Amino acid sequence: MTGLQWNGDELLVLDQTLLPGKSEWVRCTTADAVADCIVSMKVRGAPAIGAAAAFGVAVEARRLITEHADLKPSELTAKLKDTVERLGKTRPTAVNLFWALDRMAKSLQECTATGCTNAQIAAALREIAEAIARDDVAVNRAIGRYGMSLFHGPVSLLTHCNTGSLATVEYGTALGVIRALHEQGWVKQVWVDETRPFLQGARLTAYELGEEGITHTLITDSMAGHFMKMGEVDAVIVGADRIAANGDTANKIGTYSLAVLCQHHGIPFYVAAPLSTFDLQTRFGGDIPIEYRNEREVLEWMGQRTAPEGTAGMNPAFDVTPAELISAIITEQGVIHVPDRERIERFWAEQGGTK
Ligand SMILES: CSC[C@@H](O)[C@@H](O)C(=O)COP(=O)(O)O
Repeated sequence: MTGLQWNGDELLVLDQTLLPGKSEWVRCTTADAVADCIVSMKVRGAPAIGAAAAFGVAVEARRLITEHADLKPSELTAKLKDTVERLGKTRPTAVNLFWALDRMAKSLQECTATGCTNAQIAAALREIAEAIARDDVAVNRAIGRYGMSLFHGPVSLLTHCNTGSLATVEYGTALGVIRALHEQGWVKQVWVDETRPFLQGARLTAYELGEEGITHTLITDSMAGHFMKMGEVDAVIVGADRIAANGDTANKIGTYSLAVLCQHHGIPFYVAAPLSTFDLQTRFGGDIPIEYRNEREVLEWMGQRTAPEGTAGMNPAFDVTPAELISAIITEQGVIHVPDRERIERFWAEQGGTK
């Protein structure tokens, strides 16, 4: 399963707002179309947003060259830098978006330095976008393998939001670990938080697990503590949108409450994320920009108001879990146990550099 399809010229985005009821693909041949898909959450999930944005720059290069045959390479590059900036304004929290766009911007710089033709600029951008998408699949499978090493037999897991094939290019991060455990026959049960208010758990994770034949049960977010107390949850595993240098982790709203519940019940709390989700420039979680979405997502249900007229709503889309509540961060290069600033620095140094 995937929510992104690339055919060399255009990006097809599976409209995740319509799932699981309808499978409709949106054809994107401009950066504006891709930006709209990201803002409206037709594509969502940190790695998927990054890959989609990279393809957004690639399709825009093609469009500009096709529609403006007389464009000089310097003019094309200037327009594409604006495109990178525009795509960077779609969603603020997931750092994978900026990581992918930085790679596209660097390619534009290199093209300027080496005097590329328009065709060479477009080809370079396309190749990087394709590499980002290709690498994401390999990275997720590696996360799955490292995640497996934390378990020694059949387990019941609880997960939040959607971190699967739809949130990545394929396979998933936290859901990738669950997939790997399932391949080993080690998943007894997956408790799926519905993930208010956008219902990524109910609509997308339940759908993906169903497609894979993985035993799962949907619960409301507020039921998590109850099932932990009943001894029904062996571990919680979630994804991440941005991990600060000290290990504080931004992820879907509700993640922090789960981590607090895990600490109270002595249940391991795992974060699964690629290295592209680390933001070593951001020192603490408090400095991570949190997206606030329209209050209507909280005040309404399927377009119908549920709260009385005049009631105000707040809709932070993410919260930050302090590193001290995280048992381990699972990456494609290994597991960082009990993450803190020193352990994360050491881990990065072992990978041969900083980000
Ligand atoms: C592998 S996806 C990791 C995170 O991006 C995921 O947990 C999440 O919070 C997604 O939020 P969303 O608002 O649906 O983009």
